[in-house]
This record gives sequence, structure tokens and C-alpha cells, in this order.
Amino acid sequence: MPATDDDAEPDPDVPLAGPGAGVDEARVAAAVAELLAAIGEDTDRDGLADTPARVARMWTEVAAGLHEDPRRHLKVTFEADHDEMVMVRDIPLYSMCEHHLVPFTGQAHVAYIPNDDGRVIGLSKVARLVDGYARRPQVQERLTAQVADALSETLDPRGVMVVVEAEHLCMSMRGVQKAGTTTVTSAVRGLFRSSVATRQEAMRFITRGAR
Ligand SMILES: Nc1nc2c(ncn2[C@@H]2O[C@H](COP(=O)(O)OP(=O)(O)OP(=O)(O)O)[C@@H](O)[C@H]2O)c(=O)[nH]1
Ligand SMILES: [Zn+2]
Repeated sequence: MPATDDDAEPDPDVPLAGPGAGVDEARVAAAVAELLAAIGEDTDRDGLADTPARVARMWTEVAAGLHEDPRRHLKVTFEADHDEMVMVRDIPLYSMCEHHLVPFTGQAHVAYIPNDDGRVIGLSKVARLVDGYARRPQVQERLTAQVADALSETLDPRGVMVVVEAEHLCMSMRGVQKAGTTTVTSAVRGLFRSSVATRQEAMRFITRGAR
């Protein structure tokens, strides 16, 4: 178990979370050790010896999005002479339900229509944007809207549509225990909102592909 200093008060001038702060791994490890003790585990047994530090490293990964501005991935655009829909579909999604701190997992589908300048972003940046908002304690609706707003406000496209489908382990493994339930959320902006035909075309791509 990592050493902790019980007397140390957190410095109020040093942010413990938020941009620039990073994950305080020693503090997470201490909390995990306390959690294991509180659920009645034997924290001295071999299998748990490295668990607090291991879980702390995991939180550095799964909460990484708290410590970056995901919009940074949208800074570079390039000329593609393309002013019609671009969709990145079936992006694997792993996030943490902020109510229970268990994962929700599924796919994100992200579409946008560039504005008249025909400039686009790299396709991988769409997936990086989704990761940035997923890697933090989240609810699915906010995640969906954050991805849509980031694209809408950064690229000024003619339209944005984000659809997220996910299974929440808090609904599957505990509580109501409805494994296999999928929650679908969407956020539509611009042309996808005002034009039924455009939205339907996007939905067709999401559900059936372009074939
Ligand atoms: N809208 C929304 N709800 C979520 C999300 N993730 C989890 N929830 C729900 O958050 C709610 C929290 O409800 P509470 O009554 O405070 O907690 P609880 O007693 O653990 O609820 P149960 O899960 O019904 O046992 C539950 O209904 C969850 O299904 C999400 O991303 N979006
Ligand atoms: Zn939950």
C-alpha cells in the first residue's frame, strides 16, 4: 500500500482536478486501498498488493480527458474540396458512468457537413475527440452533446450529427439488471436538424451503411 501523509492538507491553490492538474495517483491509490478495506477485503493478501497503484494508473488513462481540451484535435484542417457529408461510423466507445463509476461501452457515429470552404479534419481526429470526452466520469447525453458542440463551434460546419449507442454496466451487472439494453442518444445541429432528408440519409448510413 502506498504511503500517505494523513496530516497533509491539500493546497487550495493547487487544483486537484481540471485542466493542468492531472490525476493524483497517490491519492487515488490511497482511496482504493480504503475502498478495499471498507468492503471487507484483506488488503494484505498477495493478489491485492499492487491493486491500489494499478487502479490509480488505470484512472490516469480513463480520466485523461479531464486534463485536456479535446477541441485541440480539431485545430488542423485541410483542403479536400468536399462540402458534403463526412461520417465516421462505429467508433468504439469506453466511458465511465458518473453515477456508479462503472463503464458504459458502445459505439459513436459522427457526421458533419463542411462549410463552403470544403476544408475537413483528419478522420482520426473525430475518434480522438470522442475519446477526449469519454475519458472522464460522464453521462451519455452530455458526451453526445459535447462532441457535437465541439465540432459545431470549432469547424463552423453546415451540420453536425452525433449518435451514441451504449450499454451501461450499471444497468446490466447490478441494480435493475437488464443486460443487453442499449441506450441511444443523438445530438443534431444545423442542416441535420433543419432538413429531415439530410438527417434520414445520415441515419441510413448509420444503420445500414452506404450500400
Ligand atoms: N440519463 C442517464 N442516466 C444514467 C446514465 N448512466 C446511469 N444513469 C442512471 O442514473 C440513475 C441513478 O439513479 P439513482 O436512483 O440515483 O441510483 P440507483 O439507486 O443506483 O439507481 P438504480 O440503477 O435504478 O439502482 C439510474 O437510473 C441510472 O440508470 C446516463 O448516462 N444517462
Ligand atoms: Zn451508472
